[in-house]
Amino acid sequence: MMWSLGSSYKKITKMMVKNATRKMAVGWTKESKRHLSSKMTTAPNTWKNNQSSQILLSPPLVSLDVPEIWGANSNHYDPPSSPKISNVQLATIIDGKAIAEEIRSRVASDVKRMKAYIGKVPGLAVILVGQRRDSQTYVRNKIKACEEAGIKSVMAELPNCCAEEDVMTALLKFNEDPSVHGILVQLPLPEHLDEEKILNMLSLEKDVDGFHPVNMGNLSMRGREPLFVPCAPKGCLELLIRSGMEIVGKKAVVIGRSNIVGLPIALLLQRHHATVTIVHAFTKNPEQITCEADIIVTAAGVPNLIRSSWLKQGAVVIDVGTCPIEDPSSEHGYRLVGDVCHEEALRIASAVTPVPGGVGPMTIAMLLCNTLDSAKRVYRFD
Ligand SMILES: Nc1nc(=O)c2c([nH]1)NC[C@@H]1CN(c3ccc(C(=O)N[C@@H](CCC(=O)O)C(=O)O)cc3)C=[N+]21
Repeated sequence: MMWSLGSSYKKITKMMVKNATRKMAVGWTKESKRHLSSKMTTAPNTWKNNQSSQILLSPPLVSLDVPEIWGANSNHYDPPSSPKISNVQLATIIDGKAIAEEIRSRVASDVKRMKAYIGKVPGLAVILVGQRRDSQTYVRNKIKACEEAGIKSVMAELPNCCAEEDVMTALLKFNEDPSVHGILVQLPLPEHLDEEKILNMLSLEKDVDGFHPVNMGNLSMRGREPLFVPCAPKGCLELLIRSGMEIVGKKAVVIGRSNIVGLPIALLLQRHHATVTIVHAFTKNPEQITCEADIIVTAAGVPNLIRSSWLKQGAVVIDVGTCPIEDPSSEHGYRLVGDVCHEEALRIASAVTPVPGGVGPMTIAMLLCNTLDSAKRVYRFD
């Protein structure tokens, strides 16, 4: 079998089938079971060998695709959620830092194994344009993480005032370099540079950020497997799965619709069979919509946007907001805050991710996984 099933994924598919039996018309289950098992052995189209499945619990997406057969009666009635009482039991804090560390050490041992067997290591190239302090910190952290995992890293640092051709030249050089398996263009780029044009030039096979429109398109379409799934969304899914959160059939609200977080996380949750609503700056009554969600993933970049009145009792809250706030007393002159009022969420939610120490470290761990996967694919190494 191409993809070895982890026990958690078995649990998920079993659960999908169980839910289907409960909710859907007769005949669906048998069909979907057959479909699921055939999908598990043949993942057509695109990225067949999801190598990092040996490290991650997230399954290949095509393996989740089941026939879309609606139940005869889809007028399910959801009983109103329980009233908000102040909860003595505080939410679990999902320790993204610890989970990321575990994943990174597994990547490191795979890199070692690769080096020992074929004498090659994965390589990541980073293009950083300009002097943004937060971008410099992120890039520094990514390169340090590569070093620790034994992944070779190269960096092109360009001045804020550089021309588009300078970025293109660096990009094309990395596209051609066989020792580079992943390329990352740190975003945001300075205003005068055309992000679309630059990302379109990135080799599809090296797009470890998953931002190329073809990878994003494949993520959005059933029956297709993108070569790479964007790192922050992939990290969110991995956190949800590892904290035992059921996703199939749940109401998920994604706050924010950016290309790099909001949009891909919504697509990914949908591929995992959640019912997804996207809330954005033009949404009327965002609080009313969000407070019905079982799963909330927020990436608005607005500190303290999510207060207790936005949350359903027992919801799982994943905070992707990373807003740098001036703070002369901290090491780099700023500190990061999330979108969620953490103290309030702790009293209502069943699980929350902290900022820092939640999704951020997972983003870096997923970047290493994607780079490792890319090198494994090039060298046909398992
Ligand atoms: N092409 C591209 N790819 C990205 O993946 C990308 C990007 N551009 N632009 C900016 C955002 C942001 N991002 C983060 C990565 C790590 C942390 C992270 O490790 N945060 C630590 C704290 C870091 C600190 O203390 O400064 C934490 O949350 O615990 C945060 C944010 C990646 N991004």
